[in-house]
Amino acid sequence: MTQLSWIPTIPAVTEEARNAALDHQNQLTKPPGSLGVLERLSLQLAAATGEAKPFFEKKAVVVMAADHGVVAEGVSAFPAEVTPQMVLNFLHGGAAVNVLARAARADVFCVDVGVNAELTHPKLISRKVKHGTDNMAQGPAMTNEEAIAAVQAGIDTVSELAQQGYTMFATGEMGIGNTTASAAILCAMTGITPEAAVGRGTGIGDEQWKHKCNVVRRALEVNKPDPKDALDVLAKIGGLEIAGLVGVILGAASHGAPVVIDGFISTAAALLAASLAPEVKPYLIGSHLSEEQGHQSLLQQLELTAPLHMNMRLGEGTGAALMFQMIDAACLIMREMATFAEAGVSGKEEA
Ligand SMILES: Cc1cc2ncn([C@H]3O[C@H](COP(=O)(O)O)[C@@H](O)[C@H]3O)c2cc1C
Ligand SMILES: O=C(O)c1cccnc1
Repeated sequence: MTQLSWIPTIPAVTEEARNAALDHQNQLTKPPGSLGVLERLSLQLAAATGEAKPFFEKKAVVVMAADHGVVAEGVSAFPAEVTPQMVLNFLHGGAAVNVLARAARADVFCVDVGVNAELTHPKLISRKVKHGTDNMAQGPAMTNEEAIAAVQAGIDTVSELAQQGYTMFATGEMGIGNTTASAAILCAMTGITPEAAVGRGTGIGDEQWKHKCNVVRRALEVNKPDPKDALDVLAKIGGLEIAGLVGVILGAASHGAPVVIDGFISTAAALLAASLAPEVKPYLIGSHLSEEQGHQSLLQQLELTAPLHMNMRLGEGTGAALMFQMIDAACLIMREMATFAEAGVSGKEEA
């Protein structure tokens, strides 16, 4: 397949840096492999950055916000007004993701890529493509051009942040109705049933869950998205913030920056990004396993592991922000731990 012109070029990761990191890791005062996920992370971060012992001083959680026409079908436990209300909460620093980002010494940036309200705030990044998607249960959520414009909003946001010195990114989102769109993407890309893909989102009961499954089924029947064409899937049954996240992921990888993937919605975006540009895969870092049904299937599809099992199901980038602390830990181990030679500790006996 020829590279589509709106998809940025993504550099290959460097095996030399991974090998240098492994050499150093093998000299540290611990049995090989004993730091588990932290060791695996260090090697991945070295390969992505080209540095054996990177450290990420400036980390950004990019929260993409947009509304969903499919909310008219009654698929969420909360009303659509919550989307703009939560955007203001992010900008004032009061949402869960703001707190968890502060704990990780990271900054939160909120992008309006399609909120169905007029929002102005000095800290808001306004890149609105349209006032929410159309109802995917009746027709396409958006046109290919709108989807590409929303992807571009994500790419441009990350480029600006990279210019400001950010070298590590996390995906976050806000959009009432977006677990419905994400479940539809999972069904379209893998062929699993709505009953296996649809979760409880903001906390719907059994009857509303059955209805949500039927809405996803209808969206798939009406739109017939082509699983071999991720842009077709994104435009017909996706969301503007999901498209924005596809852009964040492509943009981060194009700058050689690792990107930490949050929960169900973010992983749906990652699946589409990896389908559009498989070269992004080595830059993706899984974070937590969401309670949302379907998240495990998405992770499996991407061969991503989610080390944090926190029973969370919020989105916003909360799981990814927590993962930043594990990444800092992995980096500091490589920089600060003594080697066997430095500490005068005997190495492993030869067999
Ligand atoms: C107050 C509040 C804060 C949130 N922060 C993230 N979400 C999460 O819930 C929404 C998806 O669930 P559904 O598909 O059921 O609407 C998304 O906005 C997601 O980020 C929130 C939801 C609410 C109500
Ligand atoms: O895993 C997520 O991202 C998620 C789950 C439920 C509701 N909102 C987000």
